[in-house]
Amino acid sequence: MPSQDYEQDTSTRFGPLRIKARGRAVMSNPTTNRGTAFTIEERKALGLIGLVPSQVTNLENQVRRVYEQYTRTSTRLGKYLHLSGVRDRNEVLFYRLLTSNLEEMLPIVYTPTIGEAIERFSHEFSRPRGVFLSIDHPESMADAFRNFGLGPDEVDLVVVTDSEGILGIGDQGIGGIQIAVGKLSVYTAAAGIHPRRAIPVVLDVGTDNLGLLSSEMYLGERHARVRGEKYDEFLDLFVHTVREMFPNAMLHWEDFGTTNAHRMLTKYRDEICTFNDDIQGTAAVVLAAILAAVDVTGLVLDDHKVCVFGAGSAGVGIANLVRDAMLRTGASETEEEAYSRFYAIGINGLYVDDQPELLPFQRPYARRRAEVEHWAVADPNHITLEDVIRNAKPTILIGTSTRGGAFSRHIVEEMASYCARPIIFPLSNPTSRAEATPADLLTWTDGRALVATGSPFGPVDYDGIRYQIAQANNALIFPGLGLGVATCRAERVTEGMIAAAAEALASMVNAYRQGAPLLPTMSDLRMVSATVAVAVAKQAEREGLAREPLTDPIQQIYNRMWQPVYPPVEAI
Ligand SMILES: NC(=O)c1ccc[n+]([C@@H]2O[C@H](COP(=O)([O-])OP(=O)(O)OC[C@H]3O[C@@H](n4cnc5c(N)ncnc54)[C@H](O)[C@@H]3O)[C@@H](O)[C@H]2O)c1
Ligand SMILES: O=C(O)C[C@H](O)C(=O)O
Ligand SMILES: [Mg+2]
Repeated sequence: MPSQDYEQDTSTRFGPLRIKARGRAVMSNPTTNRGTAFTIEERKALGLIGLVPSQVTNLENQVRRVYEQYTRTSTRLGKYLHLSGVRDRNEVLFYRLLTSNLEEMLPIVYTPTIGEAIERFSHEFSRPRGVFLSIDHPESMADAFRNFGLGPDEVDLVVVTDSEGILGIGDQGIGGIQIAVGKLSVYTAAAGIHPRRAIPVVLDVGTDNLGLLSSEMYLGERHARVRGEKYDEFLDLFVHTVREMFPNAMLHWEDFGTTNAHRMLTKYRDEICTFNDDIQGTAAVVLAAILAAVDVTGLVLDDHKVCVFGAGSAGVGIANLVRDAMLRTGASETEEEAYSRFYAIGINGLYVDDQPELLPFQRPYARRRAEVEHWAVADPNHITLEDVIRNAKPTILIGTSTRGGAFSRHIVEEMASYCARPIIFPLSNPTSRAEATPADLLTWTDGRALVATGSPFGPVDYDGIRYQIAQANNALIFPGLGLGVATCRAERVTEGMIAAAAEALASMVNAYRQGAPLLPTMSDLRMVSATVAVAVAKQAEREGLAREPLTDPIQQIYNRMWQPVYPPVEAI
């Protein structure tokens, strides 16, 4: 983090690091520290002689050493803590290790291990990272950001959560800071967003998690979650403080609860440059996977009916983007026709228009009671997923319900009985929440299911074919989106930009071969993110929202991507 120890212009990729500190202070700051990789000249200039072992190494050698330590750590949480330790010591080394082993380490610094790190936050706490804002002290908000130390032109991104809907594990109180930290690791590793041009934030509005409230270790405010007017005022103060203090930053919302996620996005999307990852990022990645799968089915989007099981923030976000695609491609002529292709299910069953509990953003997906009256169901007041499958025969089944194992053998076999290539995406995270495993889905459908998941799953061997499982995680979208927005300094994030991101991702897929994944793999994340970034920036410019002209988009995007290498050092 910024300090009195050094100066660096972070707006260019390899700006020299001008170090003011001397001696041990150099090594206790993860930005200035490079351990044994300091050359003899640098050691002399920075007062490090005698403070490091004699051998001068280099970044590759350091990566080998920390990788060896990493592989010796046996638990996933242990690996997470090991990597956090590396990050706290040496920023470049951490990102070099991560980018060189992205596919292997993403499941550690991000989904699914991040879920464990969040749950264990108050127990494993060591060095805090990010900004903690308490609803009990709104007067301290601007101070908190000032203490973080970045100036108005030095921030591209603010990632914020209020922790109410962390992955599929619900209210995690103050521990939610780790999802913001995790998303930022992915922004940097995948899209080269400068690690010091982003701020992770948790809004500590209390928690309804009684386990946390009754734990003596818990580090957040000890009261129930604040809601209503006071919550809205706090959020308003937050949005306006960010806008004033960091006018160029994109505000990324993560893992808010269902009642607030869509509401906040609707409230602020036309006012500031903002994006909700669970709603829009997820929708873009899932649309890309659906388009790839639809191609494989040999049908057109028009021929499909979609069942969204768990139609909350992510589920309705996906439905909205697929609905728009249906309208754009002419699959549906009217909005009403497009809506009629969806069956949305929540905790109380299929959405029907006489259910008072539906939120405004869910209501357009409610079926008319008259329409489902003749269905054969056990309880008309709770029409289950099984009822929907049997009566409506959807061909695409999306799971964003947080309910692990909900796609049972019976349900999947029923779907496979009327549909040659059922498209089934169990998207809930972390792994334990996935609605089904790919191995089960492929076995139950005799290899016919077209599958994508939210958490990473290894390949499945079935009947002599190896099936690569696409990870339909918003990580394929948000880093590129953020990079595109930062490069052209977009004023807003529009639906057009989200659709452009989805199309760019879809264009990178060829899923015709049996067993091929429906999306690019995470090992291609840097290339994917750069491609998404170019598409997003071009779309922003097309919509007149780019404040920075795009003269040479590919070069501009590439120039912007920070690389984990030691920058030239000057002792000042
Ligand atoms: N793959 C991805 O990139 C991605 C992105 C966002 C969210 N997700 C996952 O999707 C899940 C939901 O996230 P969200 O942000 O939309 O949460 P949310 O709370 O807004 O939505 C969950 C919805 O599921 C419904 N639900 C809960 N239990 C159910 C049950 N037993 N039967 C039917 N419906 C049920 C709820 O009523 C709610 O509408 C989480 O597990 C999250 O990890 C995945
Ligand atoms: O964080 C993820 O892995 C994806 C998504 O944002 C989620 O909430 O599950
Ligand atoms: Mg999320």
